[in-house]
Amino acid sequence: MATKKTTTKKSPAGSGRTKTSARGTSSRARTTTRTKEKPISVARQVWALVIIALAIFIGVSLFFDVTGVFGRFLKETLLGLFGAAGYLAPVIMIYCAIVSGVWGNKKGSTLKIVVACCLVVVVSVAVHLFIKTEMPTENIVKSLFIGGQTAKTGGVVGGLLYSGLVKIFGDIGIGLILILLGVIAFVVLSGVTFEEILRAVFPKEVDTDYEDPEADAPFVEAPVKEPEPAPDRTSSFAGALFGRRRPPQVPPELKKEFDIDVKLDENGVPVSTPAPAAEPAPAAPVSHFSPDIDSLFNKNKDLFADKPAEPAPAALEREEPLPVPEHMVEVTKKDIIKAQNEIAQTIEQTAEQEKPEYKYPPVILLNKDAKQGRTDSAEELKLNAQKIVDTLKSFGVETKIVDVAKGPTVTRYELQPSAGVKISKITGLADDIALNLAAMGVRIEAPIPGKAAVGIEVPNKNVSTVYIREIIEAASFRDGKSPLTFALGKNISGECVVGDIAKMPHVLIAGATGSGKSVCLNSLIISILYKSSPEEVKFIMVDPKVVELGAYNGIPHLLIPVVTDPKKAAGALSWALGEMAKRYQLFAEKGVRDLNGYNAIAAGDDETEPLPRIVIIIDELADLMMVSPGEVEDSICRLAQAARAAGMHLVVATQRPSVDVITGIIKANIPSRIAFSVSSQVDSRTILDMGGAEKLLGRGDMLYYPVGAAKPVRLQGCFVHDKEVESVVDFIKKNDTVTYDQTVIDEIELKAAQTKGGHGKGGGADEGGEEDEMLQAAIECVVETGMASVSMLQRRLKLGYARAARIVDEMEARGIVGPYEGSKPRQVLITKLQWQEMTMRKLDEEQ
Ligand SMILES: Nc1ncnc2c1ncn2[C@@H]1O[C@H](COP(=O)(O)OP(=O)(O)OP(=O)(O)O)[C@@H](O)[C@H]1O
Repeated sequence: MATKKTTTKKSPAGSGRTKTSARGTSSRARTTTRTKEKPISVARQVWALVIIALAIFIGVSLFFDVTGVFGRFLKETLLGLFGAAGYLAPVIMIYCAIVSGVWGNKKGSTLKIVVACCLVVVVSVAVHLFIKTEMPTENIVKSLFIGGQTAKTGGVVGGLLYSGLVKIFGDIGIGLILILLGVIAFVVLSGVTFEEILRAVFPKEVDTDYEDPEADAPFVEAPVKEPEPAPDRTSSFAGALFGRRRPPQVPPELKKEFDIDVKLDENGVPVSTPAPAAEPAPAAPVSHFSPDIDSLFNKNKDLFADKPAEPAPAALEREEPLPVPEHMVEVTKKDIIKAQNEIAQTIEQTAEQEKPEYKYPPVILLNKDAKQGRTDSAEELKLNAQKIVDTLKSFGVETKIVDVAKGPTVTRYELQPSAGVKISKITGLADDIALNLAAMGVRIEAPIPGKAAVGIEVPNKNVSTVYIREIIEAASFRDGKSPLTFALGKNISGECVVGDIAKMPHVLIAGATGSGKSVCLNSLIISILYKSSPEEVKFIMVDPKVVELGAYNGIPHLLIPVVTDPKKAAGALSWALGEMAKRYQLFAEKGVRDLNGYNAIAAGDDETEPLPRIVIIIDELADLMMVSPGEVEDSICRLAQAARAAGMHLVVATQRPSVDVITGIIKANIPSRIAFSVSSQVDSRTILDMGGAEKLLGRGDMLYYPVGAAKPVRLQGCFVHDKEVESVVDFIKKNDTVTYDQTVIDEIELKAAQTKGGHGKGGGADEGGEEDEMLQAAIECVVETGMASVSMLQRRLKLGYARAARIVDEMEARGIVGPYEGSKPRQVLITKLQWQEMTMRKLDEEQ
């Protein structure tokens, strides 16, 4: 019978595990690779049964003379050919039938069948060797055939092979070969590995620590095990034999210190730790480069002075689809309205708090690039330039290097093709260039905007980190007029690049996991904390992943605490829509078109409060889209379409650049994009509408594509460490901490419900929400008793205070009860009879 579930077994070589190790990143821990098996065909199963029947028939024929002429014929042929080894034939046939008919689709089953058949031949030679039969000199085949039938020789096959081999290897040689083949056959047929054999033979030599305990328990989530100190594999006999090396382990203290998933390179060096400075390149006595390359490098010698070596970024892994987090349940309209009311109240409440003057954090809180001795890698760049020209030449493409721009992560070799060379010919040779340079991949920009040249971007061997402090201290940031200026990174020429959210006016940040999105978001937020006061810029941060943005809680720039609950997130977007409408109303009253106009009036008018810009940051759009795709998409689009003039901006990040997350509508409304490394060109197209991001190197290597730009620009994003974020936030909070009173959440809800005009009737159907299912019962209660009090409804209908109060508001909106009159109870405006009439009429209309 075909078994569909694969129990992961070690392959003969001991390496064929189908389950990814549970150690490593948590996402990897979740990763299980299931081997997909096709069911075994009926024909194959029938064949297996036929072979088993035949094997039984042969087996009986070999021992008893009860199977007639055909049985006798089979016996004599089999023994004649293989001698005593012929007795193995029925066993091997049954084995093959089982392997083919039951495990037929498993990896290695064909090999098992072939090895099993060869075993008969091996045994027939062995029989010949050990029985030491005289080799006939005449009629060899016939004599061997007859001898084989006595089962005292190896038959024709064994005899002929033996006689051939004995001349070459002698008896000892044949013996060794047979032992070797026997062990191989045992390993292949039994599935026992060399390692297990060795462990049985040398129990102490083979360290078991290297074994993955989860390897034989497929699809079970394994706890991440802290690695133990690695024993010296080279001293292990099995280790030496198999040449398998323990994957580099992260020392626990390193993990603890940085509280990040430190990745190690091949040599066990953490990729985020600067490696010792590279040896200075020896001066080349005689230049072997073409004259134009030489002169170019001499001209720009300073430019190519390299910074201390940092290891090249680790390759990114393919991301796994995100599981829906448990706490994420589908969000209803009611939830959103409730959250929106809460948010409105929290904002109002914090706005009433006294605000001390904002103290800008000093730059010393940020890390400075430790300027160590520079190493000159001009020689290496020259060599690469020469290799590129030579590679292209070997494909018949004549080019010449016109410039080289050395950025922090990549170096761009600018080529001028000779007349008549098609650009597409160069772009088609990207992989060949990468191969010749032994580079991880090259990206070709053809042509470079504004230049008559083709750019070939080659990853640097030594990547240098761009520290946010460098950008924040740069003139471009300091002189940036917009309060939403933020540090982006450095371009390929090493120039500091800043962005302006106000111009974007909304931005989508996408990339695979670990590509640098969170660092980019942190740089954006930190930049704004350095640039603008809370009166100028406010944030709403939505972080369904919970871990990324929580550090900012308590800063005065936050309108509400960082939102981690998706229900509240959808509510926050709804609130933003309400705020946008409110702002437009204010603009209309003052006769201005946008926030700038309004704030200009406010500057000269004591009665008018200036409005801050609001940046809404969503870190992981996918999590929101999972719980309430329609609402979220709708809110984002409505905001994106109209929020610019109202001074409200969206910054949306996602690690899932798939069309179900970044829908066409979202894309159309968020015009600026930042793409980090992704695993495929399809993902790159989803973000940028063009390929390129799949060639990025990760760790902050990005393509920045602001609205209006002709092409994306490659940048190395600036780096900000969690500890820097912590110290900046601590500094700000020391001077001005906002406290959000979470205990009054019920009150908040109540107040929200009682607020007239704005979100006041939030609980009602008129806001687009669904009618409270207790409303009808509540109205009946009110008209019955002639009393409209929240406490009565609470008591009678067993409702919470907030819900009862919302229902009373809804009744007021429907004209059933009068307005709130302070200490006096509300009036009931209809009689029981009128209510019954109304209900009947409604029923009639519905029918
Ligand atoms: N600009 C940068 N310069 C240097 N290293 C960086 C940069 N950006 C990110 N990194 C490195 O890459 C790691 C992962 O970055 P980050 O956490 O921002 O990835 P991410 O895209 O947000 O991942 P996820 O989606 O899983 O949260 C960081 O811990 C850091 O070591």
